[in-house]
Amino acid sequence: MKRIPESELILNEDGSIYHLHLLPDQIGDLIFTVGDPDRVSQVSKHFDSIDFQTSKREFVTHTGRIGKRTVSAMSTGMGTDNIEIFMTELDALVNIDLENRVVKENSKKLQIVRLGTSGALHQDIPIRSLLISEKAIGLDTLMNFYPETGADQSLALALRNELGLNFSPYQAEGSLALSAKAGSEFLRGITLTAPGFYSPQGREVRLSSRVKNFLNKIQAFEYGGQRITNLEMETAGYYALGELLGHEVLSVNAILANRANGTFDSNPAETIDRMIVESLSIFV
Ligand SMILES: O=P(O)(O)O[C@H]1O[C@H](CO)[C@@H](O)[C@H]1O
Ligand SMILES: O=c1cc[nH]c(=O)[nH]1
Repeated sequence: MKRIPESELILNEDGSIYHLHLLPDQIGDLIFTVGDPDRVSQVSKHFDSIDFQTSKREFVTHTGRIGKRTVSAMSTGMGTDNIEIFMTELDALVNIDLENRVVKENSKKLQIVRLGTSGALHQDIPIRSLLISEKAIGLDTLMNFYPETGADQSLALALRNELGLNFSPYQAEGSLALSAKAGSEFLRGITLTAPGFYSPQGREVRLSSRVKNFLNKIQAFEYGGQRITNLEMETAGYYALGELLGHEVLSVNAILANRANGTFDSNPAETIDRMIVESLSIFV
């Protein structure tokens, strides 16, 4: 077994993993993730008990119980660069023998459900709706550094051609097993994961977009009867790394913005809370 050196997998003095600041027995095998550290307590307030809490940087963890199940609520901050750290360290907690610094023989599968916010691209996806990402396309370059996944890339390739991009977006899929648990209270869609909130999502505040008519183009994009439904900043990274590491991942989006009619939810806290309550009842 190859020993992973101290410089490659970093542990803190107390043996916890570097950024997440966690030991293996401090997480459940069902993890609800949020971008905003303040949203962790909005999830964990619904637990029957909170038995452990820690935080480091933007990574806040609350672990407790709902019925007999040990569950965690964790924040990741924004963007797929954070998701790379989060997924790698979370996976190391269950699949690496941290004492001996070797990969364990039998790998463990985690269930990870993102409870995030998002903007819809079309008029028929109203603000305050809840949307499950069946697939995601990443506009970031993260997955150029990892092995290829097995996911079909035809949609990502068609989008690259449509936008005239000089880099390759990547396509990845959510967990069918988790998705099958949810009913018609959730819309389903294809999510575009952007490496930013403003220009990479077609917003022009003071600077204009290098890709002419970017927003119009992604709204009009269609391939094989499929369209992009919504924009956010993490899902494609979660799905691609989830597949490579062998975890089940699903991204649930509270639609706060509607880019087709220029509206934003006047009560985002209520929409986010409804997403949390519905998701806990379905996935636990
Ligand atoms: O609300 P969260 O979960 O952070 O998700 C969305 O909101 C952030 C941008 O405001 C990005 O992280 C995006 O993915
Ligand atoms: O439009 C939006 C709303 C929330 N989060 C995003 O990334 N985009």
